[in-house]
Amino acid sequence: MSETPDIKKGLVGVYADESSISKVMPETNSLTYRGYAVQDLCENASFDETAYLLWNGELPSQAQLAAFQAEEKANRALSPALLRVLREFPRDAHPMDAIRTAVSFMGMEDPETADISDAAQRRKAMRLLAKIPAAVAASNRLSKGLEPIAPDASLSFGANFFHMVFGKVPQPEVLKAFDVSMILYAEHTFNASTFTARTICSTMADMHGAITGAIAALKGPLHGGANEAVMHMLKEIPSPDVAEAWLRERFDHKALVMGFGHRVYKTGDSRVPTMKKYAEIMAEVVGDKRWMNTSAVLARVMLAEKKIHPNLDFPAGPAYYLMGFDIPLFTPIFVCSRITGWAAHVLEQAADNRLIRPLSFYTGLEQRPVVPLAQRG
Ligand SMILES: CC(=O)SCCNC(=O)CCNC(=O)[C@H](O)C(C)(C)COP(=O)(O)OP(=O)(O)OC[C@H]1O[C@@H](n2cnc3c(N)ncnc32)[C@H](O)[C@@H]1OP(=O)(O)O
Ligand SMILES: O=C([O-])CC(=O)C(=O)O
Repeated sequence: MSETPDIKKGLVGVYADESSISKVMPETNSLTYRGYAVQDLCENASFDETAYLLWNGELPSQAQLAAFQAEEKANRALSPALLRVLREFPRDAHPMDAIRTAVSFMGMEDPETADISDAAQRRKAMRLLAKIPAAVAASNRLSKGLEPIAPDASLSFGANFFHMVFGKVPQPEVLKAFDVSMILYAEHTFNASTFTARTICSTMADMHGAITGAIAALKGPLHGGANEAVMHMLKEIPSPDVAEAWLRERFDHKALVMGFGHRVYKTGDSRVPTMKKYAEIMAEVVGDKRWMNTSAVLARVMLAEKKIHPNLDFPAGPAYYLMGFDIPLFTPIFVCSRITGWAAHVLEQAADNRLIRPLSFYTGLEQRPVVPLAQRG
């Protein structure tokens, strides 16, 4: 057998390509999108502006933003065929499976599926940005025996999402916290789901195929699924006073603590302070400090005992819970945001494509002859 090559399991530390979309700087716990710090975007721009930025490289002028928003609003409605399909999904299907299947269906009915030119891929990305929240909200309502609520083009992106889920729009502080979470979730270099999207795109497959695969990758609890897992964990802990004991028992079982750790950030996730601030605002608005108090104990003990910091999913989970969303909707909400980053990467990959195809080092049996079935007994 040949000598074992230098295998980077999990592709740890491997630069797989160049990208000009975002930059993670673990040495300073910071993150920029197209050169703008995410915190700056959260305080001085909206999610729509961030989506425009990710896709076009620059923040929009007022006229460019108005045109972008008008196009998003015009594309929100789901087709009657998709609504019929959503009605047929099993009631207990996980919403991530529902949105993955809905996006795959959208690909079959999109008028430009097979056209992978840059212009067509951008139009498809816009249709996905507009329709994914409608499909997430509709499947959530159908799973509870409620009728879907049609999108309202007079409402902003975030307000329309609350309208489609709950039939009402919350107060401005809640909308702001939601918008901030959407900005923070929008993009994060070569994470597993984005890399999946780029790999699919590298075969010259279409936008909907790449996004369907990315959604499948995001669902896992080591990635986007962690925001749901965080809230299930917080709910398991009866009160903040017993949180430390609960966590120490988890250490005894060597169990993962969801919402902690990160492949790239080792001394803190750049997005956590901003998301934590808005989760705390949500706790004030709702008048329920239990989740943030429990979170504070877990973060303190994890740092002291394991030197592991929370990631974005840790404050995002309780923030979404305090906004009133069902826990299984948390990762689909992540999808509503990350479609912007995924699509930006698909466009970037396609613009300078090379098939993504690494090597594996074979450790199986040496070549041997096939014994015919009759002689195998
Ligand atoms: C939006 C996002 O996707 S952010 C990530 C969301 N995922 C989670 O919150 C799930 C929990 N976290 C984890 O499983 C991991 O930290 C990951 C998957 C995010 C990163 O994994 P890796 O980069 O492979 O980190 P790695 O596994 O090398 O961790 C180093 C050590 O810290 C430990 N560790 C890392 N995260 C955790 C955690 N959440 N709980 C307990 N221990 C942990 C590992 O067990 C490992 O210990 P060891 O050296 O004794 O084996
Ligand atoms: O970068 C990663 O590996 C995971 C992550 O935080 C993200 O996708 O937002």
